[in-house]
Amino acid sequence: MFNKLQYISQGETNEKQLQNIHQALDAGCNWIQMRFKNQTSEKRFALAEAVKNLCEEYLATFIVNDDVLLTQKIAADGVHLGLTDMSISGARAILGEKKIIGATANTFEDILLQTKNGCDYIGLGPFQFTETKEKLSPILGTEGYASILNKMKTENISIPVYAIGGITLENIENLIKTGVHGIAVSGIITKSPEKEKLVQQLNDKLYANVIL
Ligand SMILES: Cc1ncc(COP(=O)(O)OP(=O)(O)O)c(N)n1
Ligand SMILES: Cc1ncsc1CCOP(=O)(O)O
Ligand SMILES: [Mg+2]
Repeated sequence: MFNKLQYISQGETNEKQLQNIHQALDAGCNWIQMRFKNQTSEKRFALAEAVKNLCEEYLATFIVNDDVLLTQKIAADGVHLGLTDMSISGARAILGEKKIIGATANTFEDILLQTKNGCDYIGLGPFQFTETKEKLSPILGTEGYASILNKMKTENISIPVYAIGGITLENIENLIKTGVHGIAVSGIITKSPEKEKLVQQLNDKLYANVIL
C-alpha cells in the first residue's frame, strides 16, 4: 500500500530543489514528487537524475510531476498528472503497468474519469488556499472531501485518495475521518525549521489508527 505522506518539492534552482528534497528525505519522508516548473529540459533532466540517485539511497519512492517522457527516460517510479497534462491512458501506454501514475481531481466526476483511465491514486484538492500553486481549482474544505469520499463509497470506487493544498498538522485528523488515504504536502515541510519533528508528527497522525 502506498505511503500516506507524499512530499512535493519546491525551489527555484536545481541546487535549492535538491537541498529541499535531501532535507525532506533526512527528515523521514519516503515518497518524493519532483515538481520543478518552467525550467529547461536539461535542468529538469539533471535534477531528476540527482533525485533518483538520492531516492535510491534512501529507499524512497520517486515520482515526477507532469513529465511522462522524463519519467520514462530516468526510470523513476512514476508520474503525477493533472487534468490538463497528458491523459492517464496515454501515460499508461508509455510507462506500462508497473509504474505509479497519480492523477489530479477536484470533483467526484474527475475521480470517476481518472480511475476509469487507470490511475493508481488520486490527488484530490485543493483543501484550502495555498501559495504553492497558481490558478487553483475551487477549494473543497473538509465538507467537500466528506461529500466526495462518501459518494465514492456509495458507488464502490476504491482507490487511494490524497488530500492536497494548504494542509497543516491541525487539519489531518478531520481529513483522515473523511476517508482519505493520505496527504501530499509541500509548504509545511519545506518551510519548517524542525523538519524531522514535523514529519514524525504528521506520520503519527496519519498512521494513528493503522495496525501495522
Ligand atoms: C499528489 C498531487 N495531487 C495533485 C497535484 C496537482 O497536479 P496538477 O493539477 O497537474 O498541478 P501541478 O502540480 O502540475 O501544478 C499534484 N502535483 N500532486
Ligand atoms: C501542487 C498542488 N496542487 C494543488 S494544491 C498544490 C500545492 C500543495 O502544496 P502546499 O502543501 O504547499 O499547499
Ligand atoms: Mg500538472
